[in-house]
Amino acid sequence: MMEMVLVLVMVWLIVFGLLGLKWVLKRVNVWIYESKLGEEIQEYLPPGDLGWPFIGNMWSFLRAFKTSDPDSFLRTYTTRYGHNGVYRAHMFGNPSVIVTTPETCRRVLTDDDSFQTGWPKSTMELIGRKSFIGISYEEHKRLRRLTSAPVNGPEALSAYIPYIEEACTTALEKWSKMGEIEFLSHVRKLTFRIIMSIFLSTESENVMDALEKEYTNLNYGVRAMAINLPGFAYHKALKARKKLVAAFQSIVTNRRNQRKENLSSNKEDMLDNLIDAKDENGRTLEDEEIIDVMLMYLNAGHESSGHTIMWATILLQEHPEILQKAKEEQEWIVKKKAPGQKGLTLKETREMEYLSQVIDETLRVITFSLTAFREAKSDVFVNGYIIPKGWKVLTWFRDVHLDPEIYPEPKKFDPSRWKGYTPKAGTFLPFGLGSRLCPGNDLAKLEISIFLHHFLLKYRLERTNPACPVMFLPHTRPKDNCLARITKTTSN
Ligand code: HEM
Repeated sequence: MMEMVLVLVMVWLIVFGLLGLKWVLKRVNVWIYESKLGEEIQEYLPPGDLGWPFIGNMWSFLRAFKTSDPDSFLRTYTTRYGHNGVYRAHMFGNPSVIVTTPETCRRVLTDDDSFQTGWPKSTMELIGRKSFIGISYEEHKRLRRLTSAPVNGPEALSAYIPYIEEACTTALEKWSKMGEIEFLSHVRKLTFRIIMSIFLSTESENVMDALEKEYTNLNYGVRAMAINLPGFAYHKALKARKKLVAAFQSIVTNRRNQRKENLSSNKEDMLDNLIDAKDENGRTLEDEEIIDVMLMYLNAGHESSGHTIMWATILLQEHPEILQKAKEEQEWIVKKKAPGQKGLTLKETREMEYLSQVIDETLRVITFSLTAFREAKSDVFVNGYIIPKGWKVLTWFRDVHLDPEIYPEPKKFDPSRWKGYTPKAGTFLPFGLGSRLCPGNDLAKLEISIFLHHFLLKYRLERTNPACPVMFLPHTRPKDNCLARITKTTSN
């Protein structure tokens, strides 16, 4: 009897102890981050909680994004707190507010007086302190001005078309002879080749393959927990950054030497632009600055377009009637070419109305950039709640794009929803908004259009595992990287 009582007491103590421990642990982040805010601010904090010490809410985020239902992460907030569109959480090592509606995302992305860029420190270590995500407002404005037109201006885009076409047709032809391939890995190499040519006029196969591999490792670390220990993705990513920096340093040093000896080619690329850039006081950029800007551009400029090309191809192939309509449009583009005209023109790519709807729908359904990061510069009221100074803000694009109120049957791939439809402000954000709107958006659409033009005219995709599960981190992709064969539909 006595023993029974003792066991019961022990069990009771253990249960009580565990509950007490949970109660204490759940309050650690509250004590650290919320108690110092003052009562008035605390009263207006958005609903939510700051999770566990150190990991915050990352465990729920990673768990949800490792299932087939990543949206279950935010659903727990909407179920518990309603559709306020503003929730507090502890994400990527910081007290944060997640905003999920067109209005709140738009407000955060366009209000530069109240918000600045706010990528987690771990991301900054990987992408670079001197890249766009680490520099001052003024410096960012200057470097954007300097780099935007040579990437995205109509003149530049027209000049890139022959190279992009050549790269796409050569790649498709080569893949069609290779049997089964990892389609995503090959498309990434293709988009990397294109961005390398724009930035560095380089085409060395070996250099490109080696750099692209390091970028893959870098990106796995960007959305992972920042644990710098062997075996963890972040540790591997830091090592990849070191290798990339060393490779770019030798490229910059070589170019400077070639320029000194007048040995560089006549063709100006982005590296020349960056070396030549001077501010109003005549200050030029140091190697470290050039390297971080290039490292960022080359990363942003190939991962996203590579994934989008893959998804657009998969989605077209999965919807024969949409594929047929897109193909007919491309045949029409070819048919109306002037005699003797070989390549595509910028005007023709802008006449691909249906293809543009296919691409927009792909960007919406897949939402390559799940979220952007900002930081509140002061205590800011959004939707009736306060975002405290210094807290991060995550604009959750995925939720906006999959909102059934905005896009009925949101998971359905339906390019025709874009016919004659102009999205309301903040409802379509694949490229972000405001002063940090993607500076490569037109280039990306151009690359994707040119690839699909040639794909639709001559090829088809046969996936090895069409029902392969999808992974959502670091970016949405089939687990097998889209194992497939590219085959010809015509013999010419
Ligand atoms: C489908 C393709 C692409 C998608 C979905 C995409 C998406 C985005 C998004 C959402 C942002 C905004 C991030 C923020 O607000 O913090 C962004 C920024 C950026 N993108 Fe893209 N992008 C694509 C292609 C490209 C290409 C081709 C380039 C390079 C030529 C590029 C270069 C950049 C750069 C440098 C930034 C940082 C801008 C800044 O901070 O001012 N992107 N991109």
